[in-house]
Amino acid sequence: MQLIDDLKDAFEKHEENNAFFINDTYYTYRDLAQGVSNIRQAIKPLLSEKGANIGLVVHDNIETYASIIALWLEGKTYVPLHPDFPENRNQAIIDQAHINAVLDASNQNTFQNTFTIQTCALPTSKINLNPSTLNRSENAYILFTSGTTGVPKGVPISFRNLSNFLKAFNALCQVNKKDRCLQMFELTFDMSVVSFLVPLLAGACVYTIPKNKIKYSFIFELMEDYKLTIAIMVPSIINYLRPYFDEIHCPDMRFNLFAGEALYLDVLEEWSRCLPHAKIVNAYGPTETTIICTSYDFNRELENKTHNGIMCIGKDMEGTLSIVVGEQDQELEEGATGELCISGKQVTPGYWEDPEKNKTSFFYKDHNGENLRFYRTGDACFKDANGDFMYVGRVDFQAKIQGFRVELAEIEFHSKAFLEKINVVAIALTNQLNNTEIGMAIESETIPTAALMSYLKTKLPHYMIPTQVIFTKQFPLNSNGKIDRNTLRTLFINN
Ligand SMILES: Nc1ncnc2c1ncn2[C@@H]1O[C@H](COP(=O)(O)OP(=O)(O)OP(=O)(O)O)[C@@H](O)[C@H]1O
Repeated sequence: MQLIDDLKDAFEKHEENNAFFINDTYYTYRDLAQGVSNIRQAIKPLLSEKGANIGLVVHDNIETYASIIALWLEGKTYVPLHPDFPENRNQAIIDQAHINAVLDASNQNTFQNTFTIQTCALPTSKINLNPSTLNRSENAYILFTSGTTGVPKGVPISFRNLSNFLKAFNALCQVNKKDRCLQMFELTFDMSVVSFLVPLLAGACVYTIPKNKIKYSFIFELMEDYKLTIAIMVPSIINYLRPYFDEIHCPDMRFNLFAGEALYLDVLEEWSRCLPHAKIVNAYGPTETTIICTSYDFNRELENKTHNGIMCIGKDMEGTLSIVVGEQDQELEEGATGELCISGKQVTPGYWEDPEKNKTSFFYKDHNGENLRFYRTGDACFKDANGDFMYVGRVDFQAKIQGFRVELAEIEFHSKAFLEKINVVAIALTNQLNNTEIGMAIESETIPTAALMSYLKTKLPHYMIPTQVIFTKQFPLNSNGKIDRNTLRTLFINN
């Protein structure tokens, strides 16, 4: 398996280099390889006949990363479980994925059938990075996601998907052994995979954010103090860093990629001054298409493409083909908004044991003489004359109000223009009469609401004017670091 061979090569070639900086400690590639071997030795007898999917309780320690690689070498699929997730959620994942072995690199023993790995330093085994050849699973990982829709579903990503992603990513940025790379994501979120795997394949060093330090200012301290060169982020983070923009200066940063949610050009322009030498990329992709599959380069000199202030998501990466479809999955003309559907080598083999969902989420369609399998993203997009995709919003965020189709992003766009640096989120609410109305959450203690509404009335039709407003000092974020719209919605209901 190419990916495993490449990892093995990197470990051997860069054994003296630092692989990780975790909780103020550096670990070399040799330390990591030793840890991987020890964990393999410990789990090998326990894993036989335990099935392909192994639960992994994710912690911020070297043992957890070593466990991922040990599982891959043993031909297993890791399924991340989060120690802070509610017990019944983890249990539901264990049941759904038929997990009968859980690896926990800590002293906790939370789940049945948990193998506790205390440390990867003991006992010391001979370093062995040769993959076992028996019963290899097709899948590298299965992520159970529930971000915006709230319904957990298992997304298996195969080694083939991952290898194709890595190839495509290489065209955006070639990481090398001198790079120092930020890894700020929970291992339950697929952005973590690109953040640790790409550096490890290149012999670079991965800097993780200790969980108790998820103060946003710590990220830039890490960037500055350790002169990080590569950072992969979700856009919400720069909103949090905004108060510090004047203090942040990271001339060593050479590549900064955003993905996971809409990126607003105005904030990005300000942020870009903190990283004067970095290539900045806005990438897009659902978990189902392996992390990211389209990308757009931010241009410091020329005008950047936006729609309602949201950065363009650009063109397909290598191996991906995306189309915009309307009714009956007809491909739409340039400029027409419809649902973005994606085919190619990065598309998941299908949801884990969910034939019903697979039937609705994937379809076959002829395209230029080829019968291709497409994934329905649920994202409303259009393609411009230049072949770039523009992100409009979630299909399910397109509210129907008094029969009119309303784009919530448009309300947010005009509100942000009026409020300048204050963040807002528009939400479609169902009132007691079962009618839809617009709620607006504002990330501030207070603002002149009447003036905002008067301004919006000059920009938007009457049915798009918010009828409920709430203020919150800081928007809640989900465990992936994205704005948690579901929690914001409950604030309206409880208001
Ligand atoms: N660059 C981007 N611009 C705008 N939106 C983006 C961008 N990148 C990702 N997204 C949004 O994030 C979604 C993918 O996120 P992810 O796969 O983590 O799932 P989710 O929608 O947050 O949660 P879930 O599918 O579990 O409900 C995309 O479908 C899109 O809506």
